Amino acid sequence: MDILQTCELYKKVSDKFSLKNINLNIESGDFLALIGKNGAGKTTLLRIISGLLRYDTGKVLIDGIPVEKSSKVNKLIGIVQQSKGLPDSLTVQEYVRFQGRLRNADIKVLNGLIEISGLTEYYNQYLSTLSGGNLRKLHIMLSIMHKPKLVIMDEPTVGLDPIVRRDIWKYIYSLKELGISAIISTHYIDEAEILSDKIAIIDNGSIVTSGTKDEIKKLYNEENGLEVTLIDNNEALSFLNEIAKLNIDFIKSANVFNDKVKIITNGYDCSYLLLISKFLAEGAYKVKMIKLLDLSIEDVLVKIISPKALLSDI
Ligand SMILES: Nc1ncnc2c1ncn2[C@@H]1O[C@H](COP(=O)(O)OP(=O)(O)OP(=O)(O)O)[C@@H](O)[C@H]1O
Repeated sequence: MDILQTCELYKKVSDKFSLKNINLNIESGDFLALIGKNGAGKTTLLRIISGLLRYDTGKVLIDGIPVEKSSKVNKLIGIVQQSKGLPDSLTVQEYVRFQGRLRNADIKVLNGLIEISGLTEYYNQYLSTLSGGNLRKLHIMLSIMHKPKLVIMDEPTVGLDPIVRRDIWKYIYSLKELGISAIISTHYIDEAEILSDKIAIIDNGSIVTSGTKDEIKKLYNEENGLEVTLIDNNEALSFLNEIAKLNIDFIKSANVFNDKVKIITNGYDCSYLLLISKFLAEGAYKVKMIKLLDLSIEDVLVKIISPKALLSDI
């Protein structure tokens, strides 16, 4: 069963920007990361899924229920708010209890959630004294007090240092054990790769591609192969000449640039790496590095955002 489904969703935001034909789904228990450049439409889409913004046409279903049915849907979703407008004069404990009462949360559940979040030691501290990372944790915790099935997070770690980001990732990932699904927008590709089961790339209001990391990489990876870096540029050239002579059937092409020999293969198989390594060893080549030519999700994102757009951003 999908916890989220959007079908042929359209939303005109301004004369210049619309969300167009958004078809997304999240299977129950999965995390989906939404990535795309500034202004691609991530926040607009998340606001629609949260029921905070109306759409023009299409469908948005949360656990099979149209998002407009707010009394039902509000119980199913948790929205991670940004840390604005907190009552500084309350302690974490006072605020959590107050929010808990508003949301009818069981006190035992609350205490359990506080423990998971790692905020126990700050329980008696004033909100004004919490660090950015702990405030983020507090907001995530508040979003799951009513035991939602889907949590919606817009850039949950923006502006945090790398150590704190990792700590928040651990916390977000632990929500999976509670059976919670999530949609997370982020500019950090590492965050998307680490946290999510699937990734959707949005560009100019449309979902350009979605799937698991491997599915996306496969779609956009036009070049399989290996890159061999040799210590000596001359050796790189002679290595290139030698492998050309061998006429190996899996090698589509090979070229040299300074100390690097790039070998493009027909698909990829581990045996290719073994064979090339053996050949390098037999020829006593001095190898600095052998690298598989593998696209990263960041490479895919850059490919999708047209080179024109990149140039105009500079
Ligand atoms: N209220 C509004 N009125 C007019 N245009 C808007 C409004 N809200 C958003 N937009 C425009 O819609 C487009 C998408 O904005 P959105 O905030 O959804 O993008 P985003 O992917 O979340 O960007 P970022 O990564 O910078 O947060 C942008 O061009 C933005 O300027």
